[in-house]
Amino acid sequence: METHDRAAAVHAEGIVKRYGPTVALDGARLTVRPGEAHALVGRNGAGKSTLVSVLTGMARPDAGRVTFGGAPAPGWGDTAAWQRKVACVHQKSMTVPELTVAENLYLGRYQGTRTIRWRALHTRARELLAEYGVEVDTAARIRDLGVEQRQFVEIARALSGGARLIILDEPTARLDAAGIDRLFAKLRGLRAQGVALLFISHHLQEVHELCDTVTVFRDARQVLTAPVPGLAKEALVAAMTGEETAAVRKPRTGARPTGEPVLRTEALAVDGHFAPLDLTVRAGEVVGLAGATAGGGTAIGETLVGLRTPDAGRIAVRGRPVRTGSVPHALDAGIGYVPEDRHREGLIPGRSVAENATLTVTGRLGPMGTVLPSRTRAFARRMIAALDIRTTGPGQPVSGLSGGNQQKVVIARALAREPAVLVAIRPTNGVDVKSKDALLGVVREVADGGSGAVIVSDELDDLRVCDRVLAVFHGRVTAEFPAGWRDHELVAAMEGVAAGGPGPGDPPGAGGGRDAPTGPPHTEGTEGTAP
Ligand SMILES: Nc1ncnc2c1ncn2[C@@H]1O[C@H](COP(=O)(O)OP(=O)(O)OP(=O)(O)O)[C@@H](O)[C@H]1O
Repeated sequence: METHDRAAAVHAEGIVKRYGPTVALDGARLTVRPGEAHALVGRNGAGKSTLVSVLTGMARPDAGRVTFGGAPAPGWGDTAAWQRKVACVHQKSMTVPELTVAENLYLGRYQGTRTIRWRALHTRARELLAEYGVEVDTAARIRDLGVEQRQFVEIARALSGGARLIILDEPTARLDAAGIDRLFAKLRGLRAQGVALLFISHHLQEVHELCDTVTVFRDARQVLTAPVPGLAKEALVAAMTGEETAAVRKPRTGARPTGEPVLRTEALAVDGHFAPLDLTVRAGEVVGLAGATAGGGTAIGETLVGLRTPDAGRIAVRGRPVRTGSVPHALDAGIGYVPEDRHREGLIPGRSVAENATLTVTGRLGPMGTVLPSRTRAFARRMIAALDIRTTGPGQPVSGLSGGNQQKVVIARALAREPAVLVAIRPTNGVDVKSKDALLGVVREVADGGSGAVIVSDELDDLRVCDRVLAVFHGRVTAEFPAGWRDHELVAAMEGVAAGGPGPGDPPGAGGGRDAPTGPPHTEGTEGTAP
């Protein structure tokens, strides 16, 4: 029915894909043109990743047609042919971590019995990377590279294989602001050469920055394709949710909670990661640690939950010392943990939503250490409703859930123990805009119920639920912002530009308009860092 699909880098129509009773795609369609940066957005479970699997030959659709440049897609199973058409940069890397950059670049291209000439291989790899402006040591193992470099290697590998369409599935999820800028600069350059991009993201801001066209999927179907310029965020969210008005979470502005301290650190430090930190989180309080992943906030969060052993300092929960460097002790002491990376630390794929949500509470749900399935399921049902988890029910294996919905199960699990303090590292990573709101609302409720919470993130939306935000830069708390901060002030502090936020006595937004405040760092009481 498309008259101009010959011009399309990729065209898909009538795509149907079922997983058992779940209809992941139901007559889906999409067209991406050469040189276009096309965003694909939608709520968790809308079918985005499934479409990516179909467009890359990883999943066989039950019905529908895919063409590249007007020609039918390669046959099912002809992996090499698919790779010449399309490449995908996944959130989870497709490169082999144990192999070097050069080996990964030519992976799969040396078949048969030909011997490999290593010196030539490295020379070719270096030339290839240089062609795409990627500065990476070809002898380095992939596992030793950062996310950003790994993605660039993947992109270079794809393009060198002849692909003219690159699919980026949440590529920015693990990059910091500077890394995102560099990735986008590279992608703009590729577009200018006529490469087509399909960009999947839950960050509508990024869609506006990078893309000229956006397609919205809802409930397994395409519901809107429109030019990005001039498209209001509200209209986009309305298309994603199918609701006219999207409720927007109001930033905190109220007085700072004054409950008993639930978490206290004294001179807590990890050499090379963060300087001695005195932190107090009170009952009813949500404290944000804002900054780039490498800035120290993540390391602080990981130390609080026992993943890292501090070189100095103490942690106490409700006045009782916690043995540091031990996850089980942290859990037992009442520190709940929402990890950043659900793939590595989160879930047991074959187990059900209910089992995963209650993995750490097996002693609590029934008498004598038994787990009563009825209670497990009741808790899971509550969480499915509260966090808006899209699933066929508590008994569904988590492997059948979309990425964002899996992340919600990770959060449910942390809440199952009713922690005294919840430590969440980038908790809304991969979660759609509406679910983000529900999820942060739950964190808020946990605090309002008398617990405390620490959110480590560089996402402003995550930090808006906080009663106060500490900017962490190069391992130090450089500024403290009470609720009511302005975006640009916090962003500047996270990037190490600003030295201080508005003091607690200042009206919200005080200091707004200053590009780089030069006042001394504001730290309160014992809070902050020692050298
Ligand atoms: N391997 C699978 N087995 C069973 N169901 C699946 C499988 N993969 C996906 N689904 C289901 O298909 C639907 C679409 O999932 P998909 O992963 O495509 O969503 P998505 O839009 O990419 O979501 P997210 O934003 O959370 O990544 C979901 O209901 C999901 O539960």
